Amino acid sequence: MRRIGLLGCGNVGEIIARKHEGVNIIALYDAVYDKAKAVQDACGAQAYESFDEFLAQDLEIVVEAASVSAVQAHAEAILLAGKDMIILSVGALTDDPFRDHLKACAVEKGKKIYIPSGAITGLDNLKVCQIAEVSKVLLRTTKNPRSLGIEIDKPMLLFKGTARDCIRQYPKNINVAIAIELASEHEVEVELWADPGTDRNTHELIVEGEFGEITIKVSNRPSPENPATSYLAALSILSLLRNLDNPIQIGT
Ligand SMILES: NC(=O)C1=CN([C@@H]2O[C@H](COP(=O)(O)OP(=O)(O)OC[C@H]3O[C@@H](n4cnc5c(N)ncnc54)[C@H](OP(=O)(O)O)[C@@H]3O)[C@@H](O)[C@H]2O)C=CC1
Ligand SMILES: O=C([O-])CC(=O)C(=O)O
Repeated sequence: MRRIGLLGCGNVGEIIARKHEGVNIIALYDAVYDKAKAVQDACGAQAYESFDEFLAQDLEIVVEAASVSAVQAHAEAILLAGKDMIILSVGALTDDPFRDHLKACAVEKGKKIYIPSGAITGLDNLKVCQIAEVSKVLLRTTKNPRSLGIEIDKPMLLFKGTARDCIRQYPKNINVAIAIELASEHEVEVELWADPGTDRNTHELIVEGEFGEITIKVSNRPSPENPATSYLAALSILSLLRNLDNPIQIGT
């Protein structure tokens, strides 16, 4: 079984630790040691107080479910240590030189960087946008204000602009837009709405191109422990881990 380390033991990390199957989680690291310890108690993997000690373990894959800044701080070292990496805080990869550098590190060590579909669906076939003519890629995201850390009493458009600008302002809420940008290799327009009347994290994706029009709407249940993060995001990592060694690869 693949040996996994979890970087980030908050909401998603804890769900992965509790629900994983077909892989062996052996090491845990979180900026808050007590969170890693709590997950240790739940799944039996070893929690480490030092990142270097965590990385020194015999891991094949590090699953990042921490933050954009955690990817910026640790991804290079993880890849150069010869581990594959699953990156959920994909907003870190908006920085082109940083992404190119991580790619070069992965190539040098013969390793892979996996970007899970996270809180959306349809990412697989969006890769056709890399080869097709595309006139529009729009993501309209709506969350309850509490997911965005604000209080308002009526729906409000918080942001309209590029995915790259949006992730800078909302690094915990719009990683999906960057996953769409990386899959499509096309600039993504984002509208981010706060709506006190919704209990879902909704992502509406509208794509127009030579193939026709795509509309995808995902109405996600927020995670109980972190309403900013859709529960689907944790499931997407669990299913990625489950299918890693499947010789039949489904989806583009
Ligand atoms: N791609 C996608 O579709 C999605 C991506 N995400 C992203 O996934 C990540 C995990 O989400 P979730 O589990 O809900 O978040 P949580 O905040 O619940 O958990 C993240 C944990 O990682 C810790 N952490 C943050 N930075 C570091 C670091 N530099 N080193 C070690 N640990 C660190 C946090 O500590 P502390 O609390 O002290 O910050 C926290 O304990 C987030 O970045 C989120 O934005 C979420 C949903 C969808
Ligand atoms: O979980 C979600 O719905 C989206 C999210 O937080 C992100 O993309 O960062």
